[in-house]
Amino acid sequence: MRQKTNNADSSGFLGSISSNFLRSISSSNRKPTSSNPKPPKSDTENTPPTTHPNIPINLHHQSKPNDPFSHSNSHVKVVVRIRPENSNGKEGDLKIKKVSSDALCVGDRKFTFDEVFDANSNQEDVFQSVGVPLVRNALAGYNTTILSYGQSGSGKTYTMWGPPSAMADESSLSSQQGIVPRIIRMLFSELERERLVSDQKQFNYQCRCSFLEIYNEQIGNLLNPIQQNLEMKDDSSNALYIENLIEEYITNYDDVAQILNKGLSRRKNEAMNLNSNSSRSHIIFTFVIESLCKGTTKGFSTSKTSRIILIDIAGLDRDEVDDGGSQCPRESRHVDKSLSQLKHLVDALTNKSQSGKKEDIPRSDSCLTRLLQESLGGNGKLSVICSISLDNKSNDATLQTLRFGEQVRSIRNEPVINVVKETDADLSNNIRHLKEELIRAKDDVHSSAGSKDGYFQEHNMRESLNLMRVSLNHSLLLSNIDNDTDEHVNVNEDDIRKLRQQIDELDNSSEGNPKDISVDEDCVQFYSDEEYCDADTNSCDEVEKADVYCGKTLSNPSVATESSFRDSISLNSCNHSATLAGPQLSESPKFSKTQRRSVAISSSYLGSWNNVAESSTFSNKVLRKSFKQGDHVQSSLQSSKAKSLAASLQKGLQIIDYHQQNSALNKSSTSFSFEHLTLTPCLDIDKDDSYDQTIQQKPSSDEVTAAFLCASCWAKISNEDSSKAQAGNPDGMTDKIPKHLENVIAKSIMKEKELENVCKEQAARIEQLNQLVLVFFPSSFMICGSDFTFIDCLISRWRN
Ligand SMILES: Nc1ncnc2c1ncn2[C@@H]1O[C@H](COP(=O)(O)OP(=O)(O)OP(=O)(O)O)[C@@H](O)[C@H]1O
Repeated sequence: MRQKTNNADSSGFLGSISSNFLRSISSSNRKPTSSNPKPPKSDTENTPPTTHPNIPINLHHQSKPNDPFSHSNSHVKVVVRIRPENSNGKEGDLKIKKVSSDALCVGDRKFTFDEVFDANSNQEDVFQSVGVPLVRNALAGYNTTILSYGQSGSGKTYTMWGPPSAMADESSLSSQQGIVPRIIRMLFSELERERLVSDQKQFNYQCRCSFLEIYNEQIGNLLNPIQQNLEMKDDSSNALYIENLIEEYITNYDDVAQILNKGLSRRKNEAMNLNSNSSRSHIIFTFVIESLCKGTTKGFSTSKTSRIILIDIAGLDRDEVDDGGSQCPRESRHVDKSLSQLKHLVDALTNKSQSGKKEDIPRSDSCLTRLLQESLGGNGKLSVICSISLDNKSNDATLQTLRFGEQVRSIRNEPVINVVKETDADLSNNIRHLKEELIRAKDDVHSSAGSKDGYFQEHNMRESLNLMRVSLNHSLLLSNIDNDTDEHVNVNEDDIRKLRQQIDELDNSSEGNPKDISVDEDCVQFYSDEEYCDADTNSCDEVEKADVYCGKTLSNPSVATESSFRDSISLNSCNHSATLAGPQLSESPKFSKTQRRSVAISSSYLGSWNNVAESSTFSNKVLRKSFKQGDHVQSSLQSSKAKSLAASLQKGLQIIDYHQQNSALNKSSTSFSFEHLTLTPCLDIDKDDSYDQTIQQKPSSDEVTAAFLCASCWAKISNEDSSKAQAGNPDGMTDKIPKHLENVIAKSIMKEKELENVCKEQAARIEQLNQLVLVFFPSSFMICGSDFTFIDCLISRWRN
């Protein structure tokens, strides 16, 4: 889930933040609030932790060997906690018995989970089982979620937060304290430890949180009561966000304890049959950690972001809902509805899991379900704590809770939604290649801006972009060839969209301020030098940075206002050294609508690749843009080297496109064929028999004849024609032949002229580019030798 807002925050943050990505970075200990204008378009989260968490976890926190989360492909963990008996001592009819560490029996029926906590268990036990792996996964870059599920009065709230008095107990860990405060404590302690060990200049982090309530399907901010009826929306890439939700920056456990207390005290509670203080709303506490890691290359830093989502659902007395009729409170019906939809979601996911098919996930209008579907994404880890009570009245509810838990657990090893759809191998490879090239190119742009080795990097960048473009065009051609049949190539819509977006962004960067360029897997962002110099001239050099963000774009200029923190995180290019390793590129489970839309978009993208004319649409677009940008080139002469470089690059790409387009045309028409230039196999028209033969064959097409004639031949033929015509011709063809040839040759000459014009244009463009290259990178020519220019290199590469 993401949050976004359209309001700029008045606290000095020029931009705001999304819940996924920190857009303002500050060295101050406490930032009151911030809101976020727009979430990143992509719903892609961190890339997967492939080896180990970047932040080592204390040994005593290591997970148990049988912990499902220790298997990288396991996304779901389900534990059950049995609440101690009520003070009235009444037991339910059903005999519930824990039979092993991970199983319990209800009557004859055995339920197996990842762990079962009986009535003697304490808060620390649950924390060790659920909380510690969550912290580990969060620090490893996963988005983690805990869902506290169960009947009213079963102990959900107790397990999650503990009694308010325990929360306020800041001095030490109260035995009653719930798992949320324990998690927060551990998180801060691990982050702090890492920061101290690794030196503040190498690593820093920032945390923020939000606390919202869903009551009667309406979302309110528990930390700011003014914020009611917030809207949960899908952005253009179907990522969920809460519009206008304000987040709080936190730096230590005490901050969070205060926030939790404030939020919990505002939660809607009411006395119900099963619980004298029953929660009437779902509450969701979201904790976002962002780590920043200094790398080795000046100008770069990396950042990884993880979200921890802690959900405590509202109390529901199922008997009340079933029997209550008009007496049933409105909120109970809402709660029932949202839980039913949640169950449907799990049903659908379970069916998919069992059948192996990609079943459409039912569309839900329940906030809770929509939120959870995000948490079930491929880079998410979900823990469900099922609370059951031995209370007399809740036997059915107990069974229902256990069945739910079991069902959720059955999808534990399945990627919830197959993220990458079937992809044409070549196309997919090319796209991957393009991404790599794009990232490399952007890295090079950045490095070249302030590096003495700019010359090599510029060259690399040009090469990368060239390769990228060639590769893209190759993909287009491939798709074209493959689509001779009506077969649809299934590609990952996101890949294509992002790729195009990134190339567009790159294009844009040549026109102006080259910031906010995002790259899918390791997103590079460019800040203008001026931006940082304005804020702090002393550290300008150091903070002339490109933050490498995983999958998202930072865009808050307020970063520049906090120099000390900036110093600590600046200038690093450490694609692979993020503090929070990234989980896999993934997508949260999408509803059927999304799936359908995804197919539609795929086909629409590919549809445009189905013939040569359309396949060049993209190239044309870029070309047009390139020309447009070319107009800016003169005016950008005074601009930064990076800008000039980008403009120059565009020109190079433009030439390549131009060649490629001509090449495509060659295949279908002789009009603009370069082969004309090399066509010299004139017929031996000195010989009469050849001439006769030509006449006798009566070529049906002017073009055929014209194709074998050059201007000098035509002169000869003309002379002979005229002499033959004067001598008379017995077979009556005398008049016809010269006329025929005249037409053909006239056409041929026209074509030659057209061709000449094309060549001139091309020569002019090549010249233009060479001049540009000379202006910007005089040393570049050294690469190819004095007679072999950069564009020659590009063209020869393309031809090869
Ligand atoms: N494991 C436990 N040990 C001791 N007391 C518990 C335990 N679990 C729950 N309780 C007590 O049981 C009562 C109900 O618990 P709690 O409010 O957490 O239930 P709930 O599932 O959140 O209910 P609702 O959904 O109606 O809000 C509380 O007084 C709580 O302190």
